[in-house]
Amino acid sequence: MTAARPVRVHKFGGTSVATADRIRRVVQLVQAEPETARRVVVVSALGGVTDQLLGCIDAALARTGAHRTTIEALRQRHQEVLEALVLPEERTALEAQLNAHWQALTELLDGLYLLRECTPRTRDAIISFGERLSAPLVAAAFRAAGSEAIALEATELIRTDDTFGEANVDFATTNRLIRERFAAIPEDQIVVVTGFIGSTPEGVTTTLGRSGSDYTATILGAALDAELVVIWTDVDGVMSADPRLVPEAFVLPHLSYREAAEMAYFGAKVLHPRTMEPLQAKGIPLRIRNTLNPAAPGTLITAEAPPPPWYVRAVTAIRDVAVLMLEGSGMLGAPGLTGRAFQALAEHKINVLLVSQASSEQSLCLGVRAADAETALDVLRRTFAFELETGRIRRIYLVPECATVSVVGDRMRHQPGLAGRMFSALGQANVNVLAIAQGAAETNISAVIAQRDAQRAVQALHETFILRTMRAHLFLIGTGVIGGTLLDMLARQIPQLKEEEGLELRLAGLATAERMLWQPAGTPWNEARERLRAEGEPMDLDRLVQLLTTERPRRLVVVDATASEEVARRYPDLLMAGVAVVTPNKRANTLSYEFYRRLREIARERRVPYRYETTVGAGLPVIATLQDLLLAGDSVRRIEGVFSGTLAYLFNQMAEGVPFSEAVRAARAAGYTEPDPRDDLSGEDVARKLLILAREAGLPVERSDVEVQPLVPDELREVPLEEFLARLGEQDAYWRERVEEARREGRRLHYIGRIEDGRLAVGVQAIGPDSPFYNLQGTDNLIAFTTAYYCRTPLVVRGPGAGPEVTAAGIVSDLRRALEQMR
Ligand SMILES: NC(=O)c1ccc[n+]([C@@H]2O[C@H](COP(=O)([O-])OP(=O)(O)OC[C@H]3O[C@@H](n4cnc5c(N)ncnc54)[C@H](O)[C@@H]3O)[C@@H](O)[C@H]2O)c1
Ligand SMILES: N[C@@H](CCO)C(=O)O
Repeated sequence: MTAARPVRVHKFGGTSVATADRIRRVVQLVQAEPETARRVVVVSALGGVTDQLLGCIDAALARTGAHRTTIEALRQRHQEVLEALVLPEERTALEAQLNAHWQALTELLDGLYLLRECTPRTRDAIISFGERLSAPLVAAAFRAAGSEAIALEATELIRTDDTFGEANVDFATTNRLIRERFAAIPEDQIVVVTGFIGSTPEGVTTTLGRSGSDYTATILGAALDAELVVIWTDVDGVMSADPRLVPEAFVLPHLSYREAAEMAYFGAKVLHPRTMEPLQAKGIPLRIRNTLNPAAPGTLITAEAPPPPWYVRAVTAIRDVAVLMLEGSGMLGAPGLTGRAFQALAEHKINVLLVSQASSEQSLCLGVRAADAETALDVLRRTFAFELETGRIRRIYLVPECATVSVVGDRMRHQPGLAGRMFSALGQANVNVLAIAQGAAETNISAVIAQRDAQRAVQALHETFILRTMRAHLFLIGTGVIGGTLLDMLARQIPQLKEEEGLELRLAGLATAERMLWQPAGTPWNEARERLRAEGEPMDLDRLVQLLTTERPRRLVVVDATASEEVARRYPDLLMAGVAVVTPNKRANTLSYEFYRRLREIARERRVPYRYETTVGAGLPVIATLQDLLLAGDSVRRIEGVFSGTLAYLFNQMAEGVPFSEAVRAARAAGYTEPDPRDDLSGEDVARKLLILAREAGLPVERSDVEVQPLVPDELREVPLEEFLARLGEQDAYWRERVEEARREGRRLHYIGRIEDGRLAVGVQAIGPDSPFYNLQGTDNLIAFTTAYYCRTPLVVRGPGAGPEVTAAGIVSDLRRALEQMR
């Protein structure tokens, strides 16, 4: 006795067998499969036929007479296919077989026409003809192409109950019938089986409901212990998300049965969850393949699938959902209430997609299809009329135009933090969540959101969980020395960030004091300034803040590279709207202490990044160092330092004999000074830095608490900038003398700030060689923290404290940290 051949079941849907050409293709595809396997082919009706048969039923009931015309058109279509495909010697017999079907069909429809009534049983009988007509044609096409093939009607194989329209399979009998029938057929014969249909023990035809032909294929596969069931379709496989919503979605090579079922439940039109059931017990694999691209491997579905890189396999969405809300304190501890709601909806054949109930039991939230929403509302209001009247249920209402989004994956089980990632990704995408549901199986988490947010939500989740990339947006205010350098630096880094770290940072626009450009979809980094000039509109800060806060793209960071108080005052609006702020601008943190406190509070409460490391020491980690000390439980005793790159440079240059006015001009040309260099020379810039550090260290101090010794006399500080610069030479002699005087005493001048015992002071000091500040060079800052832990030797941060590159680099570092927080 030879060993039984392994069985492969191939299922082709209506579009795959819509025309003679397509049927030929089906024949080729199956013939290309290994002949060592027994080949079973399940077919649907020719594309569109089932719907036309349903149309015939309606036409007959409405007595339009159109059913006859449609039947004739269908007959002709099948006849054309027959003539194109079938061997001449088989034609007469096959025509006779099909004619018997057409006659039976016409009689049934005429009967409806007369009776004006169609029972579910008659409906099943009528629509079963689609498959009963297609299978013999496909089998004949195989024979014409040289393969041995026969057609079988599944009515003799699949035994069901009499739930017409969606009959339940009696697997014990069905398996026996299939095995017996196939045992009588030579194994090298291709067997073409009608999909979708079965019959009751009395021999009455039934149908298996939606995706019934897929089900037929898996029922046959299981009964015959198949090695594989192939569902041929017109897509390359199951995708990681709906490609219409997510262009980056890709075909998933491997899924588990459970994942495929979850995806089907949650909106992906993959396979009906029921389809996998017959295969599961035996672990028979199922593969989805594309008839139009048979070389593609498709998607393999098995009991276990190799895990995805990061827990989640796919993201799905159901659109056109409505949410029914039942609210009221009387719902607490009323056990039957939820049951009654479901029962009432079920009686009206309303399917509940999602359920969520807070443990306070004060509200129940049910997701239903939008088409069912009004009926569902009416049903619930009638069901709970008494409770509504007595106030046990306060109100029942509808939230229309919703969608559900879900993440699906077997590996999601027992993974703490996944739900958190999901909701923070939605939050970052500015998507509000109306309701949440997660089954105890933990293989999917769903959220109900507004329909208009669906695409944004699915993209955000796909990006977070599947692509593991991150798209973020930057809006730059200020394109001067620092902003301009930052733009150039980022333009260079962007390709690498994307390639190596999966970070796609887009420039959503930029603004200066004169113009603004809002391009949330992204503007090219290296053309940004030109675009601003060419396409920008006049700067309007109110409008800009409005755009940034209400129309913000996902993960938006505003970099404020101005020195403007007006801009700084808008940070609360930005942070409140979830827009991160990264800034080298010292203004915000040096307005009133109350303002500073509020900014930090909003940032903390909203969990939105607010970063300003470059406001002290430019790119040096000064604020981070202080924050780390405090985090470690340290307490600050003294902070002392040279905090100005410009002034360090100035004194170093003067020590070399360069006149004061010339050194200031050189500092300005090198981009060390503030936009208004009077801020440096008045000591104001250092006073601000000291104020920021004092506040960071916990002191609720104001600007007026800082004692400041200016470098230029009051009368010079008051004059316009041009005049100020022109008259700087007037100070040269004074400073030459002071530098000389210090040198004679073996000392050097530096501008030093100090916080100690709650006192803040900045001013010029003559320091000796024993001071750590004595050897500072160029624009070097040196900040020494004397603390409880660092009391004998202070912790020192030293390095260039001003300049476009170091500052821009510090901003990039803050930006990256902010984006990390926004993942
Ligand atoms: N130069 C440094 O080494 C250094 C170091 C740390 C911090 N910073 C800070 O960087 C910031 C920028 O300095 P810069 O030298 O690049 O200044 P800049 O004068 O070269 O450029 C300022 C930019 O801000 C824009 N701007 C001004 N007011 C505005 C408003 N109200 N609305 C919109 N845009 C406005 C201007 O049009 C310009 O594009 C300052 O706050 C400065 O303190 C500079
Ligand atoms: N003007 C500032 C820039 C850095 O904040 C300085 O010279 O230190």
